[in-house]
Amino acid sequence: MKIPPYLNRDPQEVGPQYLEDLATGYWFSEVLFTAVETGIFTLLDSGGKNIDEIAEALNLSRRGVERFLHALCALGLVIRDGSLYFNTKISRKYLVKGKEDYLGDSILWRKYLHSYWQDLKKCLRMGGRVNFAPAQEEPERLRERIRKYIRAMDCVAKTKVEEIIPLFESCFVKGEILDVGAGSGAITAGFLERYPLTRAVLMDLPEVLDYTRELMRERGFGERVAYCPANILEAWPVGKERFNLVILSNIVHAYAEKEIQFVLERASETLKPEGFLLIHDFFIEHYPEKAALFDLNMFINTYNGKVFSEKWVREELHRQSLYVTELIPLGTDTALMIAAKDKRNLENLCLDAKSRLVARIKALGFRKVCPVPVETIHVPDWADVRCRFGCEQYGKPHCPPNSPSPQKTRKLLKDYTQALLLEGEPPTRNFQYRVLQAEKEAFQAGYYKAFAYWAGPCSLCVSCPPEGKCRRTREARPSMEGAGIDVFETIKRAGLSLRTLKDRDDFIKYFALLLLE
Ligand SMILES: C[S@@+](CC[C@H](N)C(=O)[O-])C[C@H]1O[C@@H](n2cnc3c(N)ncnc32)[C@H](O)[C@@H]1O
Repeated sequence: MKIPPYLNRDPQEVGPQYLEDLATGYWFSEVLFTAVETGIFTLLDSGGKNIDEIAEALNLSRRGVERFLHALCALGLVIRDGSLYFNTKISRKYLVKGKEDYLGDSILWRKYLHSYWQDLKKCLRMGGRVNFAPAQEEPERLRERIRKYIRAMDCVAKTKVEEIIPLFESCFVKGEILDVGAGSGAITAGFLERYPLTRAVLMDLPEVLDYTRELMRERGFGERVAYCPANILEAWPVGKERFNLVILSNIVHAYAEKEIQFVLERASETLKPEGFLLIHDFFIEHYPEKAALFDLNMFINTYNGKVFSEKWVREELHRQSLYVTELIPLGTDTALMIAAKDKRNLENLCLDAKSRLVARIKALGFRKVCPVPVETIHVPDWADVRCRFGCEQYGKPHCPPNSPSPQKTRKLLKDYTQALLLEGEPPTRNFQYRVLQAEKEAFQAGYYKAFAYWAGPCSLCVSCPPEGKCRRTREARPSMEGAGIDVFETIKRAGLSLRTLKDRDDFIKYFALLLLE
């Protein structure tokens, strides 16, 4: 299946197709919303069906179903075998109602928000939200709306908690957990299941907790959970220094600076000296496109919610005298920060050194940091010939023939097993300084053989001394291409994109290679 280019490609590279795909983005959503609403995946869970059977069971026209199935096949949600249609792996796991991993509630919540998004222009004009729940909403309608919302949050939290728990694998989590704005309690439920000696207090608005109670009972955790109906923006009715783990999952984006400062202060107060504060949220630095759109979602749908930068949250946590991990990216659109009063506690977390290093290097300002096996680095015999013939910098102190030859590079790579490709942009000198910082970060993280190849001739000085001897041998590094590396092929093998420039004002990408051991 072809992924829409805007999802994983550089807009400047894709050109008009990028805009067309943005403009028709809602076609994708509408197909998914409609498919979930009709229950087609739940129907197909019992086995393959033909068009007539599907049309009859879902009370749809045969003509419509035929066209719709064609689209579902194209999007990889259904597969056809002869006259029969089946669920694919992803729809079987996530789109069949009643299954544990069902995501339909969260998908339909996105549909519910769709009409509010259509007021974006009005919101921009008014400087904020224009739609509000009726002041006197009927209790039954309010109850249903809350349930729908909590079920949607539950879908998301269930997928996230599976990624979160392993980080705590080497710390024995015991004692009490406080889940602030707990929603369905799914994040806490993951910890309760993994750590049988823990108990939890779930704090949320009273009308939400009615439903949370039901869900936690269904999960079999009724006995180990207490409920704390409270407004998290007012005094917290729980003891100070009481909890081993305080969870703020998708809470930080719910309000603006002043409120979140208050929440972080209270969270820190309730934490035991040996405890952890877990923050799970969208962060501008982690997935910039999604974070920016989620921020708009908050602008449209909340009083003053917003997506924060990791930097801001980190500074606030430091103000509470907490130590904080790097931003820990999840495989999905959100990330974590874990804080503690005792620095040594953070060292017990299971954050592998490489993931931490990748996060730190990304924070230096690289667009992408991509771990690659050393075997994917392609060093043919031709690459440095392009430097010898066709580049006015040939002969500079760190360019061919003064840079490592392809033979030397191939040999040198045998001493390494890991590498990172760093993607950045001009100006060249800034990029090269950043690469040096990345190499230093790696060295300080214990990769004592860390060695970087950057892009282009060395630009640290305005010009090399006339006698040809480098003034900055400590910092100057060879470029990838100057050391015989086929940059295009290596980038391609890593699943990244790079193409030759067509015009002078074409968008330029720089790549560097950081060898680690
Ligand atoms: C986006 S949901 C996150 C739920 C849960 N933590 C999760 O990750 O699935 C936000 C939760 O915070 C709760 N919440 C928001 N503002 C609150 C407030 N002022 N006091 C108490 N709870 C609040 C909401 O009721 C909702 O359950």
